[in-house]
Amino acid sequence: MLGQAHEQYAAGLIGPGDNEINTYEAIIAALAAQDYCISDAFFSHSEVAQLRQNMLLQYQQQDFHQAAIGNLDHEQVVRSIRGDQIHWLDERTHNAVEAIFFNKVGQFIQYLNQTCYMGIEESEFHYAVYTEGTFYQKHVDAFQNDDRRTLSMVLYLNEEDWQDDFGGQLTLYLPDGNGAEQELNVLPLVGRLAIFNSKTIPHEVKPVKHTRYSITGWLKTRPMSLHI
Ligand SMILES: O=C(O)CCC(=O)C(=O)O
Ligand SMILES: [Fe+2]
Repeated sequence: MLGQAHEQYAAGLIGPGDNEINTYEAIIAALAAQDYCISDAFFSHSEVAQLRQNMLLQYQQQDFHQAAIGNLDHEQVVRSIRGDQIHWLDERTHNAVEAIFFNKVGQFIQYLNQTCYMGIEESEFHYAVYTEGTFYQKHVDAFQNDDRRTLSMVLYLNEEDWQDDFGGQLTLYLPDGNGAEQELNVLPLVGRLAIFNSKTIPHEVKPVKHTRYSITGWLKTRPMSLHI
């Protein structure tokens, strides 16, 4: 089934259907209104299950490394700020489910560019594993010296029954309308996709008590200003 869908995607036979367009429109409306959106329907159960399986296989093969903060010459591992381990995905992958992932993201990008003129030119994604006790302190995703990151996307690949007391909430810091911040805690439920503005939404990953799995990535524009 998956193999067949992959071939159809590769041959360009599957475009966005009515369901996808409804999902895109709901995401765009939420982003326009509040700079973030939580969608539980972007990827199918089967796609999520296979992405999870694929990620676990690569994690077991120790194909992950400690994530760093900063970029270019400023990149450094600081576990007191960020404790996840990551594995970058390659868009030219021959892995069937990763190819479907990139195709779906690619179609969404095309829709964003055609309907909202967002000027997204590239994307980058990594698997992320937060083991017990790790977290990612409050931050904004766009770098100070490179403002290409436009939309952040996080797809959770956890087990079915993630509970509040497992920790690992994604906390978004949103304007409360009175010049202060209010916290929105998002549970990393399997198949859930969080999308938010990479430049305006500070966020953090609360300390986890159970291993937490995800794919995190960014839709990026051409550089407006690159200060190296
Ligand atoms: O995993 C999450 O919920 C967010 C991760 C994150 O903020 C990041 O990798 O920049
Ligand atoms: Fe982030």
